[in-house]
Amino acid sequence: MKIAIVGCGNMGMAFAKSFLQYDLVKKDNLLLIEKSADRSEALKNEKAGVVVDTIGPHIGETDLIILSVKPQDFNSVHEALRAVIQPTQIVLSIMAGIPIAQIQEKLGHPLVIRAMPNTPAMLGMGITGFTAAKEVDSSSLRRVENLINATGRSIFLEDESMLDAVTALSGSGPAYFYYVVKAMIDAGKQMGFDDAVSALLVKQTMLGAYHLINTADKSLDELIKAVASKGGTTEAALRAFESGGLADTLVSGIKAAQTRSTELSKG
Ligand SMILES: NC(=O)C1=CN([C@@H]2O[C@H](COP(=O)(O)OP(=O)(O)OC[C@H]3O[C@@H](n4cnc5c(N)ncnc54)[C@H](O)[C@@H]3O)[C@@H](O)[C@H]2O)C=CC1
Ligand SMILES: O=C(O)[C@@H]1CCC=N1
Repeated sequence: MKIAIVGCGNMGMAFAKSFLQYDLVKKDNLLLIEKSADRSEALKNEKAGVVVDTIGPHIGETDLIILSVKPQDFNSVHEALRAVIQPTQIVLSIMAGIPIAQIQEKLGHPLVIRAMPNTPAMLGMGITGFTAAKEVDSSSLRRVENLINATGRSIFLEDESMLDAVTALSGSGPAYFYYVVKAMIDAGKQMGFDDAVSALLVKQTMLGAYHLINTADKSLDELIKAVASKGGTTEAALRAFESGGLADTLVSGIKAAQTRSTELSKG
């Protein structure tokens, strides 16, 4: 299989490296199109694939074109791509917010799959929601699904509009987690720990608690109850969270991300 990646930043290279790791593509068959001179130079030094700075006819020789530029930069690539794209090529977009119909229209090309991964894809621990235009046949879809699964797990969604919710929940989700971890580490520092000790206490707590979610035969409410003794410390914290509306704030933040994802589709 020959693959082109347009926009080789965090996510483009997370995909590229996962494919290489599982030998799903050879470096000679991996075309990396990257506009930034610094980034291109770094990719050339890493010898991650064949690095070029602009879209040209060579892209037409690939089976799959992955669009991993920022949504705002799609405007700067679609014309060049439209001029060279071949009828049998599959396009996989991971750009937030841009609907399949818009990509099809700008490229004049029906075979579009749209996916929303997240940054743990860099470790092969991502989760990707994806959907496809009806014109994409099932064998092409399965081949792309196998590639996506090299970056972690995936879930196929019939309803494209749910990709905005995937973006808000798991696409942006790692940042919410880091935000909570950071606030907890700050609390530790305010109580007198230095950075390293506070970070160790918090990170190991998050790791252990995450594994309990997956292994303990308990609901999240039961897990909370197992920590929160009657009249104890956890209850005091949870009461303060409730009165500050923390859960509601998280829910409304996630819905704001969903709204922003739908706005991005309007350019
Ligand atoms: N960062 C994240 O957590 C996630 C990002 N996404 C989506 O992935 C896409 C990429 O995001 P990141 O990798 O974080 O951004 P990034 O900024 O790290 O990478 C984008 C790359 O595209 C390059 N680029 C821009 N215009 C170009 C052009 N005309 N030709 C070739 N290269 C060009 C930039 O130089 C940059 O290296 C975005 O559309 C975003 O919505 C999806 C899921 C998660
Ligand atoms: O913040 C963003 O727009 C992208 C999409 C999901 C994660 N990062």
